[in-house]
Amino acid sequence: MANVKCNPDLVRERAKCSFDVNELIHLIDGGENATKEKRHFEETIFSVKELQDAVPEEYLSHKDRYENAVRKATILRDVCREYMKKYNYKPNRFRVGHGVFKDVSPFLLHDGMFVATIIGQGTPEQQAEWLPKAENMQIIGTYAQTELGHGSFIRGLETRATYDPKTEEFILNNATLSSFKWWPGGLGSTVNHCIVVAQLFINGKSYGIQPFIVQIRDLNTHKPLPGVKVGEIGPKMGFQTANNGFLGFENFRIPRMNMLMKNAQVLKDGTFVKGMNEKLTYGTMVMVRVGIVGDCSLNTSLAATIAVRYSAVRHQSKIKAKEPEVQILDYVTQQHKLFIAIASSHVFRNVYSWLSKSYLNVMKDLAQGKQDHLPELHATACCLKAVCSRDAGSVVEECRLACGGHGYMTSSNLPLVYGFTIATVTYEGEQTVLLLQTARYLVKAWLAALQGKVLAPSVSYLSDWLKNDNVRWQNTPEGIVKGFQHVAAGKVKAAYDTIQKYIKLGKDYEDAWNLASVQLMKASEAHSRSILCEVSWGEVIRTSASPNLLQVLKQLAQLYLVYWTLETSGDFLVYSNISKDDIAILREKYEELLAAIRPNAVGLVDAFDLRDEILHSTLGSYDGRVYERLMEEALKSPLNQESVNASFHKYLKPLMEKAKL
Ligand SMILES: CCCCCCCCCC/C=C\CCCCC/C=C/C(=O)SCCNC(=O)CCNC(=O)[C@H](O)C(C)(C)COP(=O)(O)OP(=O)(O)OC[C@H]1O[C@@H](n2cnc3c(N)ncnc32)[C@H](O)[C@@H]1OP(=O)(O)O
Ligand SMILES: Cc1cc2nc3c(=O)[nH]c(=O)nc-3n(C[C@H](O)[C@H](O)[C@H](O)COP(=O)(O)OP(=O)(O)OC[C@H]3O[C@@H](n4cnc5c(N)ncnc54)[C@H](O)[C@@H]3O)c2cc1C
Repeated sequence: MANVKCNPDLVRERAKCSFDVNELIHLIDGGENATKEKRHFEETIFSVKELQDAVPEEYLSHKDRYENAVRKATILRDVCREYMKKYNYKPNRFRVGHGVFKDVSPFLLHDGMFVATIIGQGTPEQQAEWLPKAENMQIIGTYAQTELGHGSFIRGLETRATYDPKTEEFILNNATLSSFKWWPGGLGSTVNHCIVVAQLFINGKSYGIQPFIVQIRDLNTHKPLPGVKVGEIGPKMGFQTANNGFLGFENFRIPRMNMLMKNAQVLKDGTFVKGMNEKLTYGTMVMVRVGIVGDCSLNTSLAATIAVRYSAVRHQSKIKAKEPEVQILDYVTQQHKLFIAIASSHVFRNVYSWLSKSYLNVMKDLAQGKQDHLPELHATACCLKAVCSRDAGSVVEECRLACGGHGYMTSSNLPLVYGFTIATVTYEGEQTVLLLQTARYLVKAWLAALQGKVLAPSVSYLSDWLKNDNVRWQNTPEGIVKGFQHVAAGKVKAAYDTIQKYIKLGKDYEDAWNLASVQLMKASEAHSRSILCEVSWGEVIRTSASPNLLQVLKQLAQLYLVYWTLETSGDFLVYSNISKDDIAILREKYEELLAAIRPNAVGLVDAFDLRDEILHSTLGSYDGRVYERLMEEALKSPLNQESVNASFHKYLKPLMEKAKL
C-alpha cells in the first residue's frame, strides 16, 4: 500500500504517527506471521476476477443481487477450499466476506450455525453422518428456530415433532400461521437442509424443544419436498443477501436418528432420556453470542477507518478566521465522535478474546460432565452480546453522521455497515431479553453474597462491595474500574431491593420482577460495562509492546474508561464516592486524551489493516481520493448512461406542456 499515490493530508498524518503501525497490525493479528498469512489469503481472494462485480450491487434488483451473491459464495467456497488445502490455513471468512458480498453471504448460517449445531448437538455417529457432507457442501443448511409468533421466548415455539414409535419417525407439523419458521438465513432459496428447533411430543406428552436435522429440498431439483412449504421473507433494513426465509411442515416425516441426540435422546420405543442439562440444547446460541462480540470489533473498525480517513481529508470551516479551512478531524467534537469508535473496537476485541477463552474452558468442562461454570458463561455472554452490539450500532451511526452528507451515500458503505451491525442487536437474542437473563444471574449472585457465599469471579465484586461500599474515589484507571463495579453493585442492590419492596406490597415474584425490570436491565448493563472496563484495561496493561505502542494503547483504553464514566456520571454520583471535582478532572483528562490520540488517529485506523476491497468505501480508501471516487461511483449510475431519460418524454414534458395551457 505504501506506493499508492495518496492524498497529501493522509501522507502528513501517516508521517506524524508516533508508533509503528506494523507492530500494532501484528499485535491485532496475533503475530507477524499471522499478518503475512492473512494478507496472502486476502490478496488471493481479491485477485479472483470472478469475485469482482461489474455493476455495483446497489443497482441490481433484489433477485439479481441474491443470484450474484450465491454465484460469489460458491466461487469463494472453491477458492477457500483450494487455499486451505494448499496452505493448511484456516482463514477468517468474515473479513473477506465484507469485501466479496458487501452485505452478508447466503451461506452465513450454514457456516455460522448449521455446522456448529451438528458439532455441538450431534452424537459422534450423527456427526460422522452429516458433518463431512456439510463441511464439503454436499448439503447446505441453516438454523431454523425463530417463528412468526415467537423468537425470544423459545419455550413457546409451536412447531411440533411428534414421535411415531411404529415407524420410528418424527412427524413435523406447523398447524398455525404463527408457528411458521420466519427469519432463518439462506432458507429462502439457498439451503436444502435445516436444523429445525421443535417441540417434542411423545404419546401426547411434551418434552420441550429439541433440535432436528431436516432435509427440506430435493438435492437434484432443489424443489421443496412434499409436505414442505418454504420461501423468502422479502426485503429488510440490511442483510439483503442473507436470503432469510419462512418454512412450514405438513405431516412431514423424518427418521428418529434425525433428532440431534448429544444431550437428550428418544429411544426406539419412545422412551425419552433426559440430558445432563436441558439448557445445553441452547448451546449454539451461546457460541454465536460470543462470536458476535468479535464481530462488533470488526464492524466498528470498518466504520472507524472510513470516518477517520475521510475526516483527515475533508476540510470545512475554520477554527481561526485568518487561517485556512481545517481538516474536520481537528474539531474536538469530531474527535469525540470518532476516537471512541477506535477505542471500542480494541475493547471489543480484547473482551472477545477473553470471553472466547472462558467459552472454550466451559466446553472442556462440559465434555467431562462438569457444568458449574455454565450459568456464569451464559450470563456473561448474554450481557456482553447485548451491550457490545448496541454500542457498535451507535458507534457506526456516529461515524456515519461524522461524515456529514457523504456518509449518507451508499458508496460510503456506512449505510450498509450500519445495516448489518444493528442486526446483531436483535438476532441471537434481543438485547433487553438477554440483559434480563443476566439480571436473573445477578440477583441470584446478590442473594448468595448476602448469605456470605463465595461468588464466581465475574460477580465477586458484589461481595467486596457488601464488605465495604465506602471506597475512596481515585482518578486512576484502576480507580475507575472499581468505580464501575460500585455502580454495578449499587444498581444490583437497588433492583433487588425494589423487587423485595413490591413483594412486601403483596405482589408475587414474577410481577415484582416485571415492575423492577427497567432497573434490572440497567443493572445488567452496568455489570457488562464493568466487565468491559476491567477486562480491556487488564488486557492492555499485560500487553507486551514497544513503549511507544503501549503508550497509545493505554491512551485508547483510558479514553474508553473516561468516556463511559462521563457518559454515566449521574450513576457515578449516586453509587460511588466520585465528587463534582473528580468529574471536572476527568473532563480535563478526556480532553487531554483526545489531543494525545489526534496525531495517531490515521495510524490507528491503518492498523486495522482493512483493504480497500473490504472497506468498499468512497470515503475510506487508503489513498484518500474521496472526491474522485465519489464522482467515479456516481457516474456508474444507470441514470448517467443516457443523456435524456425516457421519463422526460413520458411524464415531464407532458406535465410542462399541460402547465402551458
Ligand atoms: C476480532 C474479530 C473476530 C471476528 C469474529 C467474527 C465472528 C462472527 C460470529 C458470528 C457467527 C455467525 C453468525 C450467524 C448469524 C446469525 C443470524 C441469526 C441467527 C439467530 O438469531 S438464531 C435464533 C436466536 N434466538 C435466540 O437467541 C432466542 C433468545 N431466547 C433464548 O435464548 C431463551 O428463550 C431465553 C434464554 C431468553 C429464555 O429461555 P427459557 O428456556 O425460557 O429460560 P428461562 O426460564 O428464562 O431460564 C431458565 C434457566 O436457564 C438458563 N439458561 C437460559 N439459556 C441458557 C443457555 N443458553 N445456557 C445456559 N443456561 C441458560 C437461565 O439462566 C435460567 O437459569 P436460572 O433458572 O435462572 O438458574
Ligand atoms: C437479520 C436477522 C437475522 C436472523 N436470522 C435468524 C436465523 O438465521 N435463524 C433464526 O432462527 N432466527 C433468526 N433471526 C430471528 C431473531 O433471532 C429474533 O428476531 C430475535 O431473537 C428476537 O426475537 P423476536 O423477533 O421474537 O422479538 P420479540 O421478542 O418479539 O421482541 C419485541 C420486543 O418485545 C420485548 N420482549 C420480548 N420478550 C420480553 C421479555 N421476556 N421481557 C421484556 N421484554 C421482552 C423485546 O425486548 C422487544 O422490545 C434473525 C433476525 C434478524 C433481525
